[in-house]
Formats: sequence, C-alpha cells, structure tokens
Amino acid sequence: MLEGLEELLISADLGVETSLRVAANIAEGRFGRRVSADELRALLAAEVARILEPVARPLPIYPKRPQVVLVVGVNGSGKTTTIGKLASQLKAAGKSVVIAAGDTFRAAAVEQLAIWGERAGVPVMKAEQGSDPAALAHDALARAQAEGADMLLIDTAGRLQNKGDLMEELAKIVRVLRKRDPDAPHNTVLVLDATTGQNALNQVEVFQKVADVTGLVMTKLDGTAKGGVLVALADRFGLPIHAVGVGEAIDDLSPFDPDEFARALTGAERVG
Ligand SMILES: Nc1nc2c(ncn2[C@@H]2O[C@H](COP(=O)(O)OP(=O)(O)OP(=O)(O)O)[C@@H](O)[C@H]2O)c(=O)[nH]1
Repeated sequence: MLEGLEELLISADLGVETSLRVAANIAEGRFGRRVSADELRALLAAEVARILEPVARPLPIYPKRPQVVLVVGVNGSGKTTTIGKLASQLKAAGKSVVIAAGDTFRAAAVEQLAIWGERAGVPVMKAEQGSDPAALAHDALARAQAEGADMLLIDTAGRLQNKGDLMEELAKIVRVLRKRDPDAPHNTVLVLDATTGQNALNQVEVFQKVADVTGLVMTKLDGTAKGGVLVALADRFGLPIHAVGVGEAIDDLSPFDPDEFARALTGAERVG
C-alpha cells in the first residue's frame, strides 16, 4: 500500500522527497489495518491540505500607500496575465492601481500589458523598448506617489539564461525604488507555471537568490497539470501561496483553497 501511495504522489508531481514524507505520515500507525481506496484518498487529501493550510495566504494589503508589488518569474510563466487579473481584482475592491510595464526588453510584453490595463481600467506606464526598467520603475513610483495610488504593480523581465544580468536588473530596480520609498518593494511575488512540474522548485531557488521573494502565484492550474509541486514547495520553502491562475480570462485568478486543491489532486470526495 505504501509503495502504491508513493507512486501515486510522485506521478502527481509532489516530488520524491515530499511524496515519501507524506506517504510515511499517512502510513504511520496504520500498518496491519486494511484501508479502502476511498479511505486512503481521504487520508491523503487531509494530509495534503494540512501541509498547504499554513501557506494559503492572499496577497497582504497594507495601509501604506502606494504598496509596491514587484512581479518576477521566467518568461511565459504568466506574469503579465497575472498582473492584469490582479489589477482588475484590486480595482474591483476599490483600490487605485498603477501598472509599470517593466519588461522593457520585449515589445510584445509591453503591448500585452497595455491591453490588460485597458481591460482592467488601470493606467499602464511604459517606456521605450530596451530602455532601463529601473528608470521606468522609478517614474512609475513617482507617479503612484503623486496620484496617491494604493498599489503599484511592476512587471519584470524573466530572462533566466543570463542569471547575472537578471540579478543586476532586479537589484537595480529595488535600489531605485528604495530611493523614493525605503520600504519598497513591499511584496515580491514569484509567478510559477504549473506545467513546469518539479522545475518550479529550481525556479524558486534561483529567484530567491536574485530577489527577496515574499510569495507565490501558480498559473495554468486549469490545464492537465495538477500542480502537485505546490505541496513540495510548501514543504520545502513555506512561502505564502497568494492565488492560482485557472484560465486566460480576467476573472481567472482564484484564492488558493487547500481543501479544494487537495481533493482535486487526490480525487477524494471530501476532506477530513
Ligand atoms: N490556461 C491558462 N493560461 C494562462 C494562465 N496564466 C497565463 N496563461 C497563458 O500563458 C501564456 C503566457 O502568459 P504571460 O502572462 O504572457 O506570461 P509572462 O510571464 O508575462 O511572459 P512574458 O511576457 O514572455 O515575460 C499566455 O498565453 C497566457 O494566456 C492560466 O492561469 N491558465
């Protein structure tokens, strides 16, 4: 039974280390007793939910204005889309929001963000292609301060091919922001793509080195990827999971619900 359970967990992308631990926790004290498949799924779901509960935390909103949220992640992980969805949610909650299109390297990324800004009804600050993203971040914060905006969301480039450049670029953005506000950025959110599986663990490690990551968003959970790596991430890093992306539309960003997630992952009917 234990072996079967371990295999199931590994195939659900929990990773070997976490799978073994979860399976061991469940098996503890249960040897010699027959457990039905449904019972096993329920036990598993409860154990997964128990690991995830402490990290299911929405993006904290501070009274401080403007709250600066730096959004980092590799290209294609869903940063731009997540910023658009987040801006829309914040706007709906009565917050005034400014977006900075900080991936100045890719013209398409800036255009895409402008479209999201329009949809969300939020201004998007842009700069010329190839210009210094730190200068843009500075101007965007100056504007957000002048307008008394509640939130500033900053998109960044995600070129991991050259870690040194990325590190320098993000460090410069932070340095420049701190000239205007010593506490900025208040949050650094790493966006991860569920379809990258166990690779998400490496991405967290790399981005923790280049930026002070304070929380995660996992995208593309509407596809075939079940996102079991979130359990491994929680187990290993304990970073808050602020939200999950469940589609390409503006409303497709949901709070992270550990019980629901655990049920979907394990196929259990009910948790507990
Ligand atoms: N199905 C699904 N697709 C998503 C989700 N989030 C983002 N996407 C899609 O993933 C692709 C990449 O998303 P982007 O937001 O452009 O990713 P990015 O990290 O900003 O990438 P760059 O602009 O290349 O830096 C797009 O086609 C999005 O529509 C999600 O939650 N579900």
